[in-house]
Amino acid sequence: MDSTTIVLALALGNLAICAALFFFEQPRQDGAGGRPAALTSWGWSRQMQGAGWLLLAIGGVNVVPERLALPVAYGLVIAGVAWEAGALWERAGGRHWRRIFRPALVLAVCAFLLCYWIDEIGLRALAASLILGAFYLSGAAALARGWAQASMLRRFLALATALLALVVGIRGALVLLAPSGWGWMSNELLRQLYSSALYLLMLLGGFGWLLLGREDVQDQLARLEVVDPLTDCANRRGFFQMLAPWMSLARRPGPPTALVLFDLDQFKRVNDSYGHPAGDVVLRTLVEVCKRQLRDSDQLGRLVGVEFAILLPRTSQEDAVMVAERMRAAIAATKVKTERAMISLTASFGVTAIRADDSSVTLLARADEALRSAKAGGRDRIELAPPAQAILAEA
Ligand SMILES: Nc1nc2c(ncn2[C@@H]2O[C@H](COP(=O)(O)OP(=O)(O)OP(=O)(O)O)[C@@H](O)[C@H]2O)c(=O)[nH]1
Repeated sequence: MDSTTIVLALALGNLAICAALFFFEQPRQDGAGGRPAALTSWGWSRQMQGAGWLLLAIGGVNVVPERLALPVAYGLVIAGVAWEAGALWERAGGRHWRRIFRPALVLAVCAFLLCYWIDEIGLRALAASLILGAFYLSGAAALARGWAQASMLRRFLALATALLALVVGIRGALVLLAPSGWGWMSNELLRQLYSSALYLLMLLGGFGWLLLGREDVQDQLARLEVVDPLTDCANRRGFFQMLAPWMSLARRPGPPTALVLFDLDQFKRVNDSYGHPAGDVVLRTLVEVCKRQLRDSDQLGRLVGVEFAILLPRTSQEDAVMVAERMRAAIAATKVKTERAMISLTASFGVTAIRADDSSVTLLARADEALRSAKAGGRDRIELAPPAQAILAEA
């Protein structure tokens, strides 16, 4: 492929991605969905690159005077690549990327124009390659952020982008250091490598972004299977998953594991008096209060409605009562500020320890029975499940 064809392919490729992006994640007519900010920045970056490459291609076939087309086109391509790297940082959680990328972009475009003005061939090529290479490398660094937890896809994209960015950057240095080539590495081969690297970066960036988006959605769905979105603690399924190994461990000799069930008292009144959104605020706040009373090893889960369970590893029933008392007092002392009122609530607790012959059904039933008797006994209190001997005696 000659250079005009590659530049045209870069222009059309970027513009095709822009066209697809125009419809991608647009809010639907029913108002559902919404376009993430990073995607909007990324869309802009692709439009700038598409326009830049198109201008270069047109300049190359003498439609627009080359002296005008070239600096403007390179300026657009540099801005587009910088914005693409910024969008990757935004996606990686760097919310203040504009503060760094805006001045860096202005500096880069000025440096390029200065080099172009001094030397239209050598220095211009050096500046363009180094600047583009540096911005692509920055994008690779954004992809590599949180490497240890990153998926294989993100690691691959980070490495491939970094490698191609180096090819782009090195080309500029070699053009200046060895203008007539370097051994078998002729100038023409180097230029082909440079153009191919830019072409691959366009494809990798486009497909990579879309695949990463898909990966994010899959992660969110997997998380929603086990986490309650309102309170950010385990949901019923998540809690039972955490409980399973402790049930097996209870069949072996060793320290006991306790289970505390608690239910907020008269919560219906909060919803009825102040509305469901206020109820949600109260619920979220009280869960935060409870979390603060627990150790890192304790596990909190929302079983249903306003009923929660806490798994306390290596804790006896008596110690679990102390934890429950701490939480009861903390909940009762909390006043939650909502739009219409300060709301305070209480909670009732049922406490038990996992027994060797327990199944999750018998365990939960016993704790639930204790919780019901706390409710029946006047609420805002803790009840202990009867010991195993008492149950046998009753039978
Ligand atoms: N705001 C809000 N309310 C919820 C949520 N989940 C359940 N509820 C409400 O919580 C209330 C729970 O009511 P119950 O547990 O039956 O009874 P209660 O009013 O708490 O009274 P007692 O449990 O007998 O003390 C119901 O009105 C549910 O609609 C939620 O996610 N947000």
